[in-house]
Amino acid sequence: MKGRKQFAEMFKELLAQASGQWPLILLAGAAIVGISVLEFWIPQFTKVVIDQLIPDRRYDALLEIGSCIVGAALLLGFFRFCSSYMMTLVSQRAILRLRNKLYRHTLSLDLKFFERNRTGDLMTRLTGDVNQLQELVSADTLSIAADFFTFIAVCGYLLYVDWELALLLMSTFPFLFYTSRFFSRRIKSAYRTVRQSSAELSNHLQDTLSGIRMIKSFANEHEEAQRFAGWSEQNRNATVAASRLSALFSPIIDVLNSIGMVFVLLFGAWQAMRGRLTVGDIVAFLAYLRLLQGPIRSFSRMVSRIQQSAAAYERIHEVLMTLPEVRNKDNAVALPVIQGDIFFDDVDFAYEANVPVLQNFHLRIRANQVTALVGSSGSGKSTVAHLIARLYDVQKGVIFIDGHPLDEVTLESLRRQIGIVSQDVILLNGTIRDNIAYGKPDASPEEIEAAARAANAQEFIEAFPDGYDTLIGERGVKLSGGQKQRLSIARALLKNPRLIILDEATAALDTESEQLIQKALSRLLPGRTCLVIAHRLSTIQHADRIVVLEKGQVVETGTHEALLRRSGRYKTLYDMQFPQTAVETA
Ligand SMILES: Nc1ncnc2c1ncn2[C@@H]1O[C@H](COP(=O)(O)OP(=O)(O)OP(=O)(O)O)[C@@H](O)[C@H]1O
Repeated sequence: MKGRKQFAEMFKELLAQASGQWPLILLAGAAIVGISVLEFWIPQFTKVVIDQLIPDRRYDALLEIGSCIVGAALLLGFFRFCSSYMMTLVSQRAILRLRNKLYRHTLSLDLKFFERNRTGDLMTRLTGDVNQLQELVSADTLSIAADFFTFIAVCGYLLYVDWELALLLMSTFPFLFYTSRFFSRRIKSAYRTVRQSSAELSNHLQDTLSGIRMIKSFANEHEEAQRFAGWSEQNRNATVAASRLSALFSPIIDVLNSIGMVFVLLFGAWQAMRGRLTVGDIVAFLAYLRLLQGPIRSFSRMVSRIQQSAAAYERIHEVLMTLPEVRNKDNAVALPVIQGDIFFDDVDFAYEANVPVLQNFHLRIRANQVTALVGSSGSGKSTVAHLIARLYDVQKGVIFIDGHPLDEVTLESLRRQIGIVSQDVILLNGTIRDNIAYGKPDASPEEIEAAARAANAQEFIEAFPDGYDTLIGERGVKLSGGQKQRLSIARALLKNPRLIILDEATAALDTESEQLIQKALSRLLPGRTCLVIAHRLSTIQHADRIVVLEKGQVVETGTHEALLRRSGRYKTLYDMQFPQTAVETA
């Protein structure tokens, strides 16, 4: 996105977010017009005092004109308050909408997007970058329009009073214009660097705070603190560089304004000496000059603000313009309640171009059966699970579920019928109850407790003083691995999905926990279609069908006994895990 188009996009987005608030914007606009009119008239009072009241010794009118000036100042204050307060209301609402839209859009993006972008960076886009735009929807912005009119009116008035002096004054304007342009380009690129380095800082914070256990176990606090200091310093340098440019901008504008002032004083004095201007005219001219400086100053402030916002908007726009590759087709239909018959028909899939994971892949998973996927690490087992939940789309071939091509049904209706229990249990901050009910927020307390009981989690939950209302910290840090696993089974039980995918669900547990979980699973699986991804072959011996994968290909299928008899890849894997049995059978 470049130059003007980018600004146009940014204002279009802000206008869209501010729509529906026109009454407030118009009221704020009216207050700003009031401010301009008053600002234009106040110097006239000074002129009247100097040129008329003083020479005519009009003592009687002094109080009157004094009251007028005080009244005008009060009104000015009132208008300023109204415009700024109303525009704060407008900007807060617009920003709230924009942030919600960005968040909703971010959540709708597919996993590939989250793999490409770092969490800290996305967080900065949702917080800092959106806040930056807030400054643009402000009374200052609205007053730019009013300032423009003040500017034109004052210029017209000055030309009318003394066109020579006015032209002399205006000769400084082209310098102002080009100086602004020169700075605006550099300021924008400087602020882009600031926003990027802020994002790097949050990336580092996000990575290290969420990985604090690992850092402590390696005693790497010092190294991390140093890395953080490095990023902080980069951020400081970028901010200082950007602020230096912004700070330089205003004084340069001031110098140009002072040159204008000198023109007025010297040329005005000369004109007054020749009797062409009154002293009142010169004083009014100087006051108007200050009034012209107001718009020019706010214009220069605005230039830097627009540039900062444009840099922030560029980052927001990038996310908003990203479309999820995995999304509902226009004619997608809701998947009816499934049995869970899945068929991979000649599927090719790769996460990265030219690194195929599955090629010409065929696999049938029968409804109401337990199918186990085994194979060495990296053979594509989890990938098969990801593709069934349509977390990624295949590049070739079709995956059918009960005869429906996956990409022709809506994602929501598909995923609602799938329950995934994996080794890496993610629990959200909140109570145990909230976490169990995550897939069914309207579940009754009885349903939640029944699910916990079936998942063998009842006992440890009730041992906590707050029971189901116990708060679990970020990612459930207060729970053991086995407890988290049982909560995730309770969560899956409550969701009551037709298809269950167990991805290495018990791999990291000790024997006792594993037994508790196996019991919980034995309650979860019957009557459903189940895909078990397992490293430990002991857990899948009773599966109805075992599928052995190697390098993205199905190399064997059958029951445990049939596969052992065949003495193929499964037998090799089995013998590696149970060498004792291998010796006995030899
Ligand atoms: N998100 C990803 N982006 C890029 N490549 C990936 C991604 N996830 C997996 N892969 C690659 O795809 C291949 C298959 O991975 P997959 O996770 O399906 O294997 P797996 O059989 O489940 O392995 P494991 O038993 O170790 O979990 C691997 O080579 C892996 O490096």
